[in-house]
Amino acid sequence: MPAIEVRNLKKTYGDTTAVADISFEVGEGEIFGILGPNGAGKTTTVECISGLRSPDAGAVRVLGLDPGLDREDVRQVLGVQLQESQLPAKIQVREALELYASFYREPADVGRLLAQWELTDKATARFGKLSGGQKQRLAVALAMVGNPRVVVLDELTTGLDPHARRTAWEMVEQVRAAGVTVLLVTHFMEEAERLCDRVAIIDAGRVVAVDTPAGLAAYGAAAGQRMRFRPSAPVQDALLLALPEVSSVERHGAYLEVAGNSEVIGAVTAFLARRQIIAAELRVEQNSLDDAFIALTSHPGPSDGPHPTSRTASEETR
Ligand SMILES: Nc1ncnc2c1ncn2[C@@H]1O[C@H](COP(=O)(O)OP(=O)(O)OP(=O)(O)O)[C@@H](O)[C@H]1O
Repeated sequence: MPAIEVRNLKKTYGDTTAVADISFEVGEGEIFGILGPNGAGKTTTVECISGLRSPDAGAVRVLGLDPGLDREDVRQVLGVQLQESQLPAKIQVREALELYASFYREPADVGRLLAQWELTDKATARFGKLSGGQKQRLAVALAMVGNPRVVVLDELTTGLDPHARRTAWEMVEQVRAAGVTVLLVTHFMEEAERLCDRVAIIDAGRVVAVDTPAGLAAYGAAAGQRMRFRPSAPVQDALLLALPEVSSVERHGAYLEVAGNSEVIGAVTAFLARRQIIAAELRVEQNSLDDAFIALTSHPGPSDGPHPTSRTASEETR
């Protein structure tokens, strides 16, 4: 049984379609990422999974339970990271944990949670006085207080400095090590690449790709590559642009930046070699999840036709 199952989910707010048609499955023990531009429908999707919103159409299951119908049972197995604004500034760290523990049949031990999330020293500190990193540690501790089997972490690291972000990543790994399935909503490619077993890229209320980070990066590589170099002799842009592999040429002082398809590097270096031009300080940009994200989510205006249908990115690169 999947930990989370989302089937043809749809949710509108008045005239706004937040979720047009979203389907994906998360296996038990996975760290599954949801990545997408602002307004893509990520939060609405996780709110439907958490039972905070009811879908207009489609089905959601958490460990086989319907968050709309089996509300209480879902609450017992699903931990949801609270948004910061949902805690009063004056509540103390231990108080917050004890309060939330009281909502569960088999809560975790508050003392152990404080120690695990390095909050023992802050047990009597007020929420409003915590640093961003401490607030996030408390948010995760609160999500874990009911000993959940699945946790939803929505933009856990937004607003954190790079050090606190790394600590947060370690927390996510600790959560998974405890056998808990993690659904992670993020804006950061690096985070998805580092943590997630699989990632769904969501755009305009639809899933545009589901794959491993490596599979998505391979899609990015196939979608295009970029090279930057300083030519040893003048090269005309028009000649480079005439190569079928080249899509754009930009000049940055003495440097040329050439982008194109997955064959562009070979095509441009062969072109230069034929003219005995050396590509000095050649740098080939490493393709990453970023490229896949841009390729999959940057789309022309609404008049230019429908969105690509859901696909497995690595299938497209085969
Ligand atoms: N309560 C609401 N009432 C009306 N419109 C809403 C509501 N919540 C979200 N929307 C709209 O639905 C769309 C999807 O929003 P959602 O918050 O799910 O996206 P998101 O991918 O989480 O975005 P972000 O990354 O900016 O948080 C947006 O156009 C948003 O403005």
